[in-house]
Amino acid sequence: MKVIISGGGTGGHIYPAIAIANKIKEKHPKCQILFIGTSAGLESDIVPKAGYEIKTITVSYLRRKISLHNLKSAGMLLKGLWQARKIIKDFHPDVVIGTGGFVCGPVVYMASKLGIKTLIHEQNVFPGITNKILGNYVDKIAISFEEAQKYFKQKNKLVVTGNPIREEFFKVTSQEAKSRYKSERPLVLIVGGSGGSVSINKTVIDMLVKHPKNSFEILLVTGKKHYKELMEKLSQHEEVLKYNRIIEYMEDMPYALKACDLIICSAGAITITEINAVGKPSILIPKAYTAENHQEYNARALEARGAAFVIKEEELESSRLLNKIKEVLHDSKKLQSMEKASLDASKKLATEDIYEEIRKLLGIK
Ligand SMILES: CC(=O)N[C@H]1[C@@H](OP(=O)(O)OP(=O)(O)OC[C@H]2O[C@@H](n3ccc(=O)[nH]c3=O)[C@H](O)[C@@H]2O)O[C@H](CO)[C@@H](O)[C@@H]1O
Repeated sequence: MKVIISGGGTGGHIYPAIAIANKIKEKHPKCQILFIGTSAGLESDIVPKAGYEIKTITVSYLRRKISLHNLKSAGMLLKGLWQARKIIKDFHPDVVIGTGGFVCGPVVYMASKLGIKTLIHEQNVFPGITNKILGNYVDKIAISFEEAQKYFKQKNKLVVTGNPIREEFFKVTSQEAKSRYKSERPLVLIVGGSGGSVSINKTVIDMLVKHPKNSFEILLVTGKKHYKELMEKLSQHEEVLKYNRIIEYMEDMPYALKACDLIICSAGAITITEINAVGKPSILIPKAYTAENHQEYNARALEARGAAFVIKEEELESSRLLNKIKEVLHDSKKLQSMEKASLDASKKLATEDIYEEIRKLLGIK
């Protein structure tokens, strides 16, 4: 069996792709899996670390207005289509899977034109533009939220599976996690999605400069592109790093998430799914500029279940954040009920269900 998986740009598209790949490998150990991404996206770093081969193509996005950029983009898109066609023809996959991001556009489209079975997975309530277009060409559309159904015209292709996440989130025990992330005080993990968040970083640094030592420890993940600048700013504030930890990227999120007492993060669909898998309470700060404001919808869904508090980016301010952290951590009853609500929201079988759809598409018994 041969499978091509394409999805990229951000971790929110790449980690589901890896979860699907791992599930296929578990079921078919001899299966050959090839990823297609771009050299600029996070996938060219993350995918090889997960043990898979990746080939890259050129892609770009089109803007609404006619411009020089658009002419260049159209040229790049044609080039990407041609590159995708060559990779697909050389590899001869039985199925091609897309998990979102611009890169999967030319790959999945070309696969469908070549008569290969295709499936796409959408992580959010509001589908991304690439998946919306690809919906016209693919055999199956796996979605994560019931609410996403209304955005796809092709009702007969839809199946609600939930978001696939790495198995470790279900396997790591608290003991294993806490021995890796030791802390004498309650641990508060703060992450602004796979690329980091300028507003979360700014607010947390402001909070820590004013209050370096708290009754809890902060583990801030800044995102790779923001780390150096923030550390330069902190060079005058040694106390901040004496009592807290700041890193650029979290390589072992299943352990860090399981070890923490509270997570503060933006409201990407995959992070939310992972939080639920480990049953943690959260303070969610949806990124305001995302397409159709989809992160706020993700966040509000968790808030409605009693698993999270939501602070909008425009309301974010360091003293408010500090008070909210204290309020949550100091109320053990609230903490417990949030943990339970978070765990109750978890859909454990998403990856298995997506595999089932692939199996049915290929007619495997
Ligand atoms: C800005 C933007 O448009 N973001 C979108 C992007 O999310 P983005 O990639 O930012 O965020 P998600 O929360 O969905 O996923 C992040 C993934 O990266 C991992 N991670 C993150 C940081 C880190 O240091 N280490 C690490 O491993 C997380 O564990 C998770 O698996 O795709 C998601 C899924 O389509 C959308 O819901 C988000 O709105």
